[in-house]
Parts: sequence; structure tokens; C-alpha cells
Amino acid sequence: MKIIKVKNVEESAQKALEIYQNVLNNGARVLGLATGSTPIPLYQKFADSSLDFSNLISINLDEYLGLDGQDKQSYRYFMTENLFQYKPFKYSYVPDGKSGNYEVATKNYDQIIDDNPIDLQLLGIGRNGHIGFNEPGTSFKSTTHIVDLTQSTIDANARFFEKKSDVPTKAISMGIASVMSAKKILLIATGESKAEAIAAMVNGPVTESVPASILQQHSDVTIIIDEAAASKL
Ligand SMILES: O=P(O)(O)OC[C@H]1O[C@](O)(CO)[C@@H](O)[C@@H]1O
Repeated sequence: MKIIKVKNVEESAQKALEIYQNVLNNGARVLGLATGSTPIPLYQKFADSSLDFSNLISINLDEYLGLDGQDKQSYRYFMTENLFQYKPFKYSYVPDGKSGNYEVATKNYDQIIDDNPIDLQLLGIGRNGHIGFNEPGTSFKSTTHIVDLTQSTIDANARFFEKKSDVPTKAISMGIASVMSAKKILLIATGESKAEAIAAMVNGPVTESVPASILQQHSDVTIIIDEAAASKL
């Protein structure tokens, strides 16, 4: 793992932007994207940059179950608001949270990933070490699947909803094997609330109890962390 320590959120986004400029100059055509608060400063930098995504494909990690792309809490909506409206891709895939048949929806998403190998997968990290919506205990062999969200994730995400009871309890997520299939991975973590998860991911054993710990076994992972997220390393 290559660890880049930065002072603050602004610097984390700047460093990440430089990594994207580099991989795009080197011919990347498929970007794996993430939601959550962490990537927003980077998406703002994308929007303000001269980068052109119109010939690229994006593949998002996850989506809440039961929300369609028009729903303001959906991750499709989040992506449109924060990035796609400013920097459209040739095609942007987000898992279908409203499919009537989740077996088909998960298989289709795996096929999309197989057909479009991800050049650079962007990740945040949950306080419990989750990546995508792959909660502790998820098999390292998992591909796209339906997830029961843990209470800790529901609580953490409640800030985006009017009432806690509005937070979906299930999601459709790319699996850990799908994430690991990306050629390069960039994980960004900022803030004290991520410090424990970062320490477990970097220094702890590789265990399904800490999904992000599997990244120790990927050959090309870069972690950008600010001082607060690095405080327990
Ligand atoms: O960046 P945030 O908002 O702290 O979220 C961390 C993680 O939680 C999720 O939003 C899912 O709960 C992930 O997509 C993200 O990586």
C-alpha cells in the first residue's frame, strides 16, 4: 500500500486529482466511482478542471435498495448532482436499486464489470471498515450482491435523511472480489472518525471482519489520508 499523508481535506482532493490526471494521461477508460461525503471535494475539483470524461465509462460501487435514480437520496441522484451534471461520461453505470429481480440485477452488474475492467477504483471507508456497502463479515470472494446494512452504517448515513426511519436498510453493492479486480485502487479517508478503520486496514490482520483489510493484498493501492484519519497509525 502506498500511503500519502496530507494536512487536510483540501490537500487530499488535490492529491487525488493529480492521480486522476496521471491515469487518464496514461489511457484509463473505466473509472470506478464512490459516493459518501469523502469524494465530494474531489468531484468539485473534477468539475472545475479541464478533464474530459465524455469518452470514458464510470461504474459506481453501490445503491440503496428501493430508491430509483430520481429519488434525492439515491446514489444515482448524488452522482448526477455532484459530478455527472458537470462532467458527463459516455456511459455511467450505477446498480439498479429498483429492480424487480435482484438476481438479474446483480448478475447484470457483474457482467458490466467483466465487460469494462476498472482502471481505477475510488473508495471511501466506513467507520467499521466497510468498502462499498460491503459490511464486516462479507466474503472476500463476493461479487455484486444484496446487503443488509449494519446499524452503524444506517446511523452514519442518517445525516442525509430527514428521519432515521427513512434510511434504507438494504443496498445493492459491488462485491469485494469485484473491487479487488480493479487495476488500481485509490482510497481516501479524512477525519478522526475514520482513524480506527484506517489503522485496522493498514496494520491489522487481513480479515473479513474488516473488509478494507483485503486491500493489503492488492498490488496497486494508494491511500490518501489526512492527519486526523492517520492519527491511530
Ligand atoms: O465518505 P463517508 O460519507 O464517510 O462514507 C464512507 C463510506 O460509506 C458509504 O457511503 C456507505 O455507507 C460508502 O459508500 C463510503 O465509502
